[in-house]
Amino acid sequence: MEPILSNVPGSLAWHVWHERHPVLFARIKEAHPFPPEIHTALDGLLAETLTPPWLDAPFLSAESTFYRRLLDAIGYFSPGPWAGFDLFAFLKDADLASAPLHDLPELTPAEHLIASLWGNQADLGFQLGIAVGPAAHLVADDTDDALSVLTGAARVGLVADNAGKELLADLGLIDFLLGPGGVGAVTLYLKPHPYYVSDATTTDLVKCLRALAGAGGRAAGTADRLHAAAAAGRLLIDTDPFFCAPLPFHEAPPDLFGRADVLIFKGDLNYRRLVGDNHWPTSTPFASTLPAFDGTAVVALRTLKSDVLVGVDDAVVAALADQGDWRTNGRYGSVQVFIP
Ligand SMILES: O=P(O)(O)OC[C@@]1(O)O[C@H](CO)[C@@H](O)[C@@H]1O
Repeated sequence: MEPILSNVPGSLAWHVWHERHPVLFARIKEAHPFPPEIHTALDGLLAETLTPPWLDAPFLSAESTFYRRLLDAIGYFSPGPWAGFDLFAFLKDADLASAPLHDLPELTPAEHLIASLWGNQADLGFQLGIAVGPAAHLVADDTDDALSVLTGAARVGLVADNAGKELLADLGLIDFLLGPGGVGAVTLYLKPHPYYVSDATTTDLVKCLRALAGAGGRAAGTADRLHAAAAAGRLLIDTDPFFCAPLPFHEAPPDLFGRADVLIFKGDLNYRRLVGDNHWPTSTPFASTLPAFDGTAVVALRTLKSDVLVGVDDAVVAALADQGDWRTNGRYGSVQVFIP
């Protein structure tokens, strides 16, 4: 199957390099007191990525490599004042600060799942280029299967996406899963370093837990239970370098996910890595695109923000034909499940 490249003017991938990244660079430069060398390195990286080797490469690997090079440009991995500095923290922190955590309503299991899905609209890289509209509907809805496979599992893994509001909703889902009669343990897979603007790191997790605790009420209860679950070895955190690798999950090390019964993949990039960032016909069965996870069930929760899409009925696609950019505008979502 042909991979998605970035060399087609008008495509989402083309838009990311030519329109989203210049806005991102301007905001990063404006937000930090960088020395001239870092400004020069950033300008050089932006110019370089608008040339053919980058645009002709598969979008998935090129974009992931770009985020690594962005960290290199500020000296993230070298000794110095910017070593280990999260250049996206100012955006992630503002998103977290705007989360409405007071008087949280009690959610049903299905509402926890759907909140985690639509939390994925809170992707700050995406919002740099396009206004996010109201959630409209799901193009594939395996919610019932997702709940039944999740509530019957002993060990669940959640491959997180964005920090802030999305991670807060994910923590609500994890708190529900670990609740009375629920799963034995959940592993939360986070990024080992800043990535794709708003992807969640361990620092972002701690910030979310502090925000929940500080909000009191139901939010603080969630924070308390998750702290207790971590202390009891029932909430585990993993930041394997593979989560920032420019590769699909088909090329993951065999032991990446340990012995999970169910893996939840959050968001658009994880979906691209899960099914392969290819020009799939939309009717391609979801199960046929997945890596072999050796008996593990898969739940993919995603808002549609890039071209790749599988497992959707032709009638659904036909009904959306007059919606223009429905596959990339973030207003549509999917819950897709594979049960081995
Ligand atoms: O994984 P997420 O946060 O849901 O989305 C990441 C994203 O904004 O970045 C890529 C383009 O830059 C696309 O995969 C998608 O639109």
